[in-house]
Amino acid sequence: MSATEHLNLADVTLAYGETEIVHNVSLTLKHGEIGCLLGPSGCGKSTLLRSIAGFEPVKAGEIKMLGRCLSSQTENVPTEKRNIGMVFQDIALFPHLSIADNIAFGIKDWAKSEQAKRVAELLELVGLPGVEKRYPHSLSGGQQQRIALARAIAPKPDLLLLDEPFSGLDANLRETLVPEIRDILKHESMSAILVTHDQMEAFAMADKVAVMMQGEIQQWGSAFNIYHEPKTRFVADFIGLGEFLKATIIDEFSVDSALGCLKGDEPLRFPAGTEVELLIRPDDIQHAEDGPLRGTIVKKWFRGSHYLYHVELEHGEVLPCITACHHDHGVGEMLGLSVELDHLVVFPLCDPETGVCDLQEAEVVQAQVVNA
Ligand SMILES: Nc1ncnc2c1ncn2[C@@H]1O[C@H](COP(=O)(O)OP(=O)(O)OP(=O)(O)O)[C@@H](O)[C@H]1O
Repeated sequence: MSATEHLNLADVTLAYGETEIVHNVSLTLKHGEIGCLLGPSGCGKSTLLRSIAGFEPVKAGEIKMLGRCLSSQTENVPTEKRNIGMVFQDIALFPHLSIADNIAFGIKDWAKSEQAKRVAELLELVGLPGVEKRYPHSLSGGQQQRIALARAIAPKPDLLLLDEPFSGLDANLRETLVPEIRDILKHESMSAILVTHDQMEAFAMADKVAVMMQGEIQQWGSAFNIYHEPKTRFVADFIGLGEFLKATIIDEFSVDSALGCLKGDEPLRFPAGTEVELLIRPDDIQHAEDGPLRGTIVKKWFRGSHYLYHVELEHGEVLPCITACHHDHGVGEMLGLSVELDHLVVFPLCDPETGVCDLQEAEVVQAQVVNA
């Protein structure tokens, strides 16, 4: 175990009966890091989380925390002996207990004075000082979720597992609560794993994100890496608001597309002439009146601080483009565009008949625009 390695999953395979749900998943979380399992419904996120909690035995592989084996084919440490805290979507505070008693539930064996001190400290931390004597029903949903968090971290567990803890809350509340919860966990140096299908939540909360599909981790990396350097087409498609633009490899460094010639500073491994798809993120295309490209707005979405436009170029290619919200243009208007691409992300073309892509075939290099 390396000095900073906290949680380690090695080739974990999980099954319900004969049906394998999670296949050969490996990941490592460092101490104090927040990881996130992100993926579409049914991809196995909760099953994987439940196995870390000790509710599901592993079919193969190993789960280790702080160097100790928690699960393997021959070992299954019971949940209550794992020193893991949990917060679920269903807040499930004890309605008949005061807030103080709820928070102190897992530390009843502490001295009374220590319990009271920890409860007060946590209430301060979650921004609800002084509510010790109140009951759960007198708090809002967001406040209750903060108390559920305080209850889970009161005993200072080695790991906190959060299964869709924000999904029952409205969007505005989520937006403010998620970074607050991250700050609280960081303050406590708490290692944690969050399950969510909401990428904005994952980005706001996690140091590392695992993008899962059909029981496999497609990519485990920082939000930045996953967004800008997706390793598979699924990740590129699932994350962000990307569009795929048809392109042709010119030589080992260059790709030609409706944006012109884009040159990377690392060699591409496709031969010249290969038809590929180039990933374009909305932030890669900027509105610039006298920019080198022009296109017609075909769709537009108001996103509060900005507009997202879909702009159609002369030959029908559609590009996403984000502008500040004072640049309010109508559908049908022409927009000048410039290309601000940092990363050249190229995929082999999907099979036009089956639509199937080779998921492992992404080619990601740092790009430099030389002609657009
Ligand atoms: N107890 C169970 N017995 C049999 N199959 C199950 C059981 N629990 C879950 N599954 C199946 O395992 C697969 C993965 O489920 P899981 O809940 O882990 O997915 P998820 O990614 O967390 O989905 P969601 O985001 O919808 O909660 C699904 O096909 C589900 O139907």
